[in-house]
Amino acid sequence: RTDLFSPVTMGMLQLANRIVMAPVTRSRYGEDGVPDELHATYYAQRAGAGLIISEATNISAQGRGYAATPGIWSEEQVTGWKKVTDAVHAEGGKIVCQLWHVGRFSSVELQPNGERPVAPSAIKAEGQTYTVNGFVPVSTPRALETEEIPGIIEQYKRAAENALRAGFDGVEVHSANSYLLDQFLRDSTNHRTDAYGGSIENRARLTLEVTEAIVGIWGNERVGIRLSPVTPDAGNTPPDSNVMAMYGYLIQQLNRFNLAYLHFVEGATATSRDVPADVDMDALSAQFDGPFIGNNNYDLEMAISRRNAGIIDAVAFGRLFISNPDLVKRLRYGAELTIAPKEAYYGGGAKGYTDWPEGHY
Ligand SMILES: C=C(C(=O)O)c1ccccc1
Repeated sequence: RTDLFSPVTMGMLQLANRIVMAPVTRSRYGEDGVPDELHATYYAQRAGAGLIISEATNISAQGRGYAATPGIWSEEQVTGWKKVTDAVHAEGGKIVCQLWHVGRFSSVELQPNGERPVAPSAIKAEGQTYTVNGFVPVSTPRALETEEIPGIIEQYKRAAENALRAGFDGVEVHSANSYLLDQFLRDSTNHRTDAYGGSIENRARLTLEVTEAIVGIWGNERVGIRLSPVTPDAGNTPPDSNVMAMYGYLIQQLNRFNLAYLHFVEGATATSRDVPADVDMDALSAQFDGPFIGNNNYDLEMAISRRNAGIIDAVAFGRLFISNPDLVKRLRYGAELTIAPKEAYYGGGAKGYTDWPEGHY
């Protein structure tokens, strides 16, 4: 027995079911980051999800860390996203925009005027990112000056306003996966000595100020937030030295906003659900007073049991939505699921993106 296929309301978001399309980067945009008819088709095909969370979308040119990812800072991008939201709404779907600043995980080759990426502290991530010319090492970032923080918050506000104009049903604050906001949360990447570093309260400050600013634009009931307490990606970033205290405090403070939902990557993104011995993922999410979306390597059976145990209110699938546009129906009627090969994840055009057939029931 399950209510995963029944309607649910999360804040002002009225969802036809509790199956969420997780934010999945597909890297199929031009360097202008503008969505077009291809992306509108891709998202409309997946409108059977109770809620679609868009792939991570750059709030500014400074917030971009990969080639071929979308943005929502320019007028052209807003116009492009309007095509997407109109197409999803025409199919009766709901879609929110995941607002993303990569922080240190970028390259001078991707940054405006070849500048260094910005971060809480000048600590380089590991690994590479990709430009139109292929993979490049990420660059050593520069630490944001305290007086630059209001400008960062402005970037999120402008992006949130643009998402409103683009017809989204809401927005998700991307404070996960070791990108900018998560870099401020973790003491492995935040060595600041001002009001945005040091104590747990100080390291939570930027995520809370950004969330408050976005709630000021959207209202609390159309804003969600994504956290990933232990994932090492991006850039093999070490976890915080006290995950339960850091994310526990943040969640307690987020309760003040009565957000539409909290969304977790439970474990290491797209690889493992394992957590360090001193971390209890469900004890963390249980501290949130509002609706909770669980994510990471779920199958239907696990989603049903964790839903029935009251641990999750909804489940987000990422990779399964790549190759099963009608995933909700396939899960509901027990149809065979198609597994996408990794080669289909990133880059290219319609092939491996909008050419996946519907299932057989
Ligand atoms: C936005 C991403 C995330 O949140 O992990 C991402 C970026 C590049 C590849 C995969 C995922």
